[in-house]
Amino acid sequence: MKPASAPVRSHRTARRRAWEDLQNSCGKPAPANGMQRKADFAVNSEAIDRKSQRGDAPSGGMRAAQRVLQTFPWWAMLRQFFAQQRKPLLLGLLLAWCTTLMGCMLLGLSGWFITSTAIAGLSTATALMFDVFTPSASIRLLALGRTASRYAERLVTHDATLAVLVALREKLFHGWARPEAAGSLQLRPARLLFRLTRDLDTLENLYLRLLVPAVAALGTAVALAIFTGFLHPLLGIGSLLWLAGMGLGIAWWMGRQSILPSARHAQALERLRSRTIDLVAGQTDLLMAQQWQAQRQRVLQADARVSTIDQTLNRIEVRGIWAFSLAQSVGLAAALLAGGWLVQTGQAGAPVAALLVLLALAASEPFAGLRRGMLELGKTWLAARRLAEPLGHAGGQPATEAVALPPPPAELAVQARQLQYCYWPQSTPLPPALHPLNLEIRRGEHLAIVGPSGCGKSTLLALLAGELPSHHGMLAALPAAWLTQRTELFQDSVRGNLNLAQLTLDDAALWQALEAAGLAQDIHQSRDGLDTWLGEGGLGLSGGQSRRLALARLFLSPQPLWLLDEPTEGLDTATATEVLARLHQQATASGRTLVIATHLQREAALAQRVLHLRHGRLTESAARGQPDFERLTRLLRSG
Ligand SMILES: Nc1ncnc2c1ncn2[C@@H]1O[C@H](COP(=O)(O)OP(=O)(O)OP(=O)(O)O)[C@@H](O)[C@H]1O
Repeated sequence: MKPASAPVRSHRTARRRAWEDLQNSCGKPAPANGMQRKADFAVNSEAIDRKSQRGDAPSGGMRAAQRVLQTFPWWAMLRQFFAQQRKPLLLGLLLAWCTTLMGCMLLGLSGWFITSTAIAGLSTATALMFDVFTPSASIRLLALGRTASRYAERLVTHDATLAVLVALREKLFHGWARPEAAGSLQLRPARLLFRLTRDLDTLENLYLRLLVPAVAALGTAVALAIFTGFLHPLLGIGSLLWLAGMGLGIAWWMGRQSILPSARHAQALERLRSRTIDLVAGQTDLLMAQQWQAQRQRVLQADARVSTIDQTLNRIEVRGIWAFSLAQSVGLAAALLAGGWLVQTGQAGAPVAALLVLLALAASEPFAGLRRGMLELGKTWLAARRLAEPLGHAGGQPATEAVALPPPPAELAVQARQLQYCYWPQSTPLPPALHPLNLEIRRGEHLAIVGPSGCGKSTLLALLAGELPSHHGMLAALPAAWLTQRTELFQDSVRGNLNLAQLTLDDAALWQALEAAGLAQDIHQSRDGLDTWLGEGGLGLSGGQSRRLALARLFLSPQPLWLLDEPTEGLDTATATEVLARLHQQATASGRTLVIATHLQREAALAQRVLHLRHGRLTESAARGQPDFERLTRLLRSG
């Protein structure tokens, strides 16, 4: 026979498993393979060694604290909050406590006042003697004070929280602007957007919906306990235990019940959002592949999942409200009994008993403020966990500073020694995208890099541009402008897109660049000329026109090294020939160094030297005039 505790245990096991699944799926690195574990271990032990050399090796206590910080990421996030806005956040806590305390005092004093006046009115002598002015003035003062304090609290807490979120958003963005981070996030743009917006906004729960109500409620409970302690020590201890136990207990129960569904709700919402983005962005392809309905179904499924979790959370909320009302009624009944006992034993009068009852009612109310924070605990946990690490690593430095390459010797534009690059150095046994290579490019030289698709041409350009950090070997290069394979144009005017190269350019310079890129005529013919507005990704221009606009931007760039990745791909032969002639003329006239990655003969024809890559290795190099130059360029596509 199964033991009676089996269902409970299996329920707990299921909950623990679900929790572990969630932890694994929310951005925690996948379980490391042997190589990665070794690499991680090496990195960690190196860090610890460095620390111990400095005499600050983490103690057992510190390690335990680090473990706690990883399990409860909100501590790390709260540290970030207080590092940004310590004083306003502390002031906000104080004001929140003052507001709830004044609310309690207002209710308690009103109860005392009404009861006292009623009793004083029983005889003319007491009625005449009774001082109505002091308590009524105090009540008015408390009412005004509470309103002012509430107003100030809202102002201070929200202002400070928004300021923290702005600072964190900027910090996070700078962290992502690092070349590697940006590259890996490009793989999941929906996630990037979601984290920049929703995850960061969710962090406000930490302070506004958890810390502020908890501090205000606990502070008020302590104040009430001190006050009732003067009436009778047992009353003080009892009220503190009851309020803290009841208020925090119900909040803890709600948090425990809702943390999983709430975190899943955030994940389901993220899924719904990315599926909807796919549906909208890829509608043409989906329709052509007759997958529109299937994708629609996937969106509906994600939506249904969100609704189901919403219902679960609603149920938890209703149960929480019910438990809280019940506990409040029990507390009220206990306060009534305690008041009656105080009156009966002559330790207090009826007005004090009324004050006690109303104080008990008012003091339990602030704990209700924790309800929303607890319902969204999982969401907050998820956001804190996902953002704690990138925010911890983000140095807040502009990306450009991180990628600046050292300058090469005077006569060179590029100097590389044993330069090597691997996209996933730790995680997989993939061969490097570039094996160690030595390279020197003279200033003003025009160089073509050729080789089969996937041989590492773009990777080399990315390294020269400083877009990828060179982990191994030495690389020095002049500042570079890079025309990538994918034309990046922005939702802006033609002028705005060109000004990206240099802000101070006048219209004449812009037209000259457009002319050089073979686009001036098309822009002249459009209604708004340079002010013609482009949609996302240059919408409104053809593929070839977009490419030429990007080329015009490159022509305006003041950088001495121009890197071009298949610059005339997608252009018709006549336009491409014209554009290349202009490119050659511009680069020669201004003494620019050109590095062109290409599959096309017409592009390689500009070069004075050609480099051949194969499987990430530099296999051949030939200067114009040498037979190998002709042989290597003949291998390329002719049109
Ligand atoms: N972001 C990335 N993450 C992982 N691997 C990548 C990434 N980009 C490129 N690679 C890999 O690196 C190798 C070199 O790619 P690269 O884009 O440099 O080739 P390429 O010569 O420019 O190709 P093509 O001529 O088709 O543009 C390829 O094996 C490719 O799969």
